[in-house]
Amino acid sequence: MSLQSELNDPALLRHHGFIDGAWQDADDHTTLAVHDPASGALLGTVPRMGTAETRRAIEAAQRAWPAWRAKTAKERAALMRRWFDLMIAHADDLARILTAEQGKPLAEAKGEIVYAASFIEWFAEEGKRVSGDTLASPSADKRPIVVKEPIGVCAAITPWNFPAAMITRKVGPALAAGCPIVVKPAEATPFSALAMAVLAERAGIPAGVLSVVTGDPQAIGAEMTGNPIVRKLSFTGSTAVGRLLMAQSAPTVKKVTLELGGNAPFIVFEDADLDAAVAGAIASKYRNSGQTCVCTNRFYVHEAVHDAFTRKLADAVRELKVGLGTAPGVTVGPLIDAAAVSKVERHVDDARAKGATILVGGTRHALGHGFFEPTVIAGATHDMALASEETFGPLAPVFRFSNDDEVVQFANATEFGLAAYFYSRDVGRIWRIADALEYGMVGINTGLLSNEVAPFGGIKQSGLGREGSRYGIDDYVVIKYLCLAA
Ligand SMILES: NC(=O)C1=CN([C@@H]2O[C@H](COP(=O)(O)OP(=O)(O)OC[C@H]3O[C@@H](n4cnc5c(N)ncnc54)[C@H](OP(=O)(O)O)[C@@H]3O)[C@@H](O)[C@H]2O)C=CC1
Ligand SMILES: O=C(O)CCCC(=O)O
Repeated sequence: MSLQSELNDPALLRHHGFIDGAWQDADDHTTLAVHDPASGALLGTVPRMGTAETRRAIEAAQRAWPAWRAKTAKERAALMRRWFDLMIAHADDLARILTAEQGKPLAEAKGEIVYAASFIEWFAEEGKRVSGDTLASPSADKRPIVVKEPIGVCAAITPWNFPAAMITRKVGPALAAGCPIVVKPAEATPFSALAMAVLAERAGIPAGVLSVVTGDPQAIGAEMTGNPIVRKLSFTGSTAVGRLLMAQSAPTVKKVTLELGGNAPFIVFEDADLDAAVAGAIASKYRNSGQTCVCTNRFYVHEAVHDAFTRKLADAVRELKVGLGTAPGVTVGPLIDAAAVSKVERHVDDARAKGATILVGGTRHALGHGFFEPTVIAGATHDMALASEETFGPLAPVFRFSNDDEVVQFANATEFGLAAYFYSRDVGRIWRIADALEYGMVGINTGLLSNEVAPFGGIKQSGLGREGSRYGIDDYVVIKYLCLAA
């Protein structure tokens, strides 16, 4: 059965890019194939667009900008609210498309659609609260006034691990602030982006305000970063590509928001509620088969509870059900592609060769293709590749520690600084450790910290800026100072 025939609204599955309110092919009519990561089956194609199409989308955004910024925040919010309502009304179809191209279990995909829609709703409201200031004047004859204005045409480059939410977390604040935006989705997962664009069009978002350009990452990225019309670039993805885009944005001095890689530690202190810590560990590590930049990469467990925690974690991991995202009860789907599977395998092999013990999993799953067994290994050490590289897969390495100072040092010994987690019931320790961890986000007695009201983002080489929350709109406005003389 084709994906289209499974949808209540087959028109949501589009095979064209969306530029200036029109569904378009690539100029040279070339296409990119999109595959189901669970089976490798061809799902369909999208246009392989490049420089010229991206430039047209940017120029359309520039034309659309004056009318879009001239609307009141309330008028923009009404259109965005309609878009949000349509996303919720079509959540089942959007989730089905997402699972087909990304692999995550259907329930998790539906969760992502609701999460994605929440950014549209949240920022529609938040746009109404972008306010300036009147400052106290140092002289009697002048009134200093601060106004906030939309930054202008924005561009977004997004990853395959959250094909819906990483788009709305950027598009939501842009539209709310009064900025048009051009989006390049990951080539593995363009259909979710295009389906959301269908709904944005139906909601009445004007032509040019939101365009989706699919295709060649280098060409599209070069145009988005090089074109002086674009005033802001927002990127989620690997640190290597983030660095490159930041450098490419330098000649035109664009504002950049970067959500990059992580290497999240998850610390279990000796006073932790171990069952709660195991539940948090499962949520944090195996969500999206471990393919989330805030997924735990390293477990540090105090020696007094190490054996008990590790046993409970291994037992819980044995209960996970691996399979097709569409199969009932499945909790762990496939990884995105063969390279992702090879990376997990390399980390496991390297750890085994350096003395780690495989407690559960450790091999490719019998289902083949993108599937890897959820894995727990004990005896992890800092010379293993998994200690410094983001595995981005279902591998939980457990390290042992003996005191607070030591574990903070281990946790912070990385160039990344996105998310960290710890479990403790001691209030004094909670404050001390929360202060000491060099991370942008810290989950305390929880393994899940993302939602639309939270400022999502990292420090160090995990990125710049914050997305979501009331702070998330700041990157899409500029401050103008007016000096009014009497
Ligand atoms: N922070 C996060 O959420 C994510 C982190 N990662 C990390 O990165 C690793 C590699 O994943 P990968 O998908 O390769 O991540 P990338 O950083 O390569 O991909 C993210 C986005 O950037 C695009 N892109 C890639 N190269 C360029 C370029 N030169 N110019 C402009 N855009 C570009 C991709 O396009 P296209 O898909 O078309 O290649 C995609 O849209 C993962 O294993 C993980 O460790 C990955 C994804 C998300
Ligand atoms: O950057 C990512 O990996 C996606 C973030 C997922 C989340 O919002 O929790």
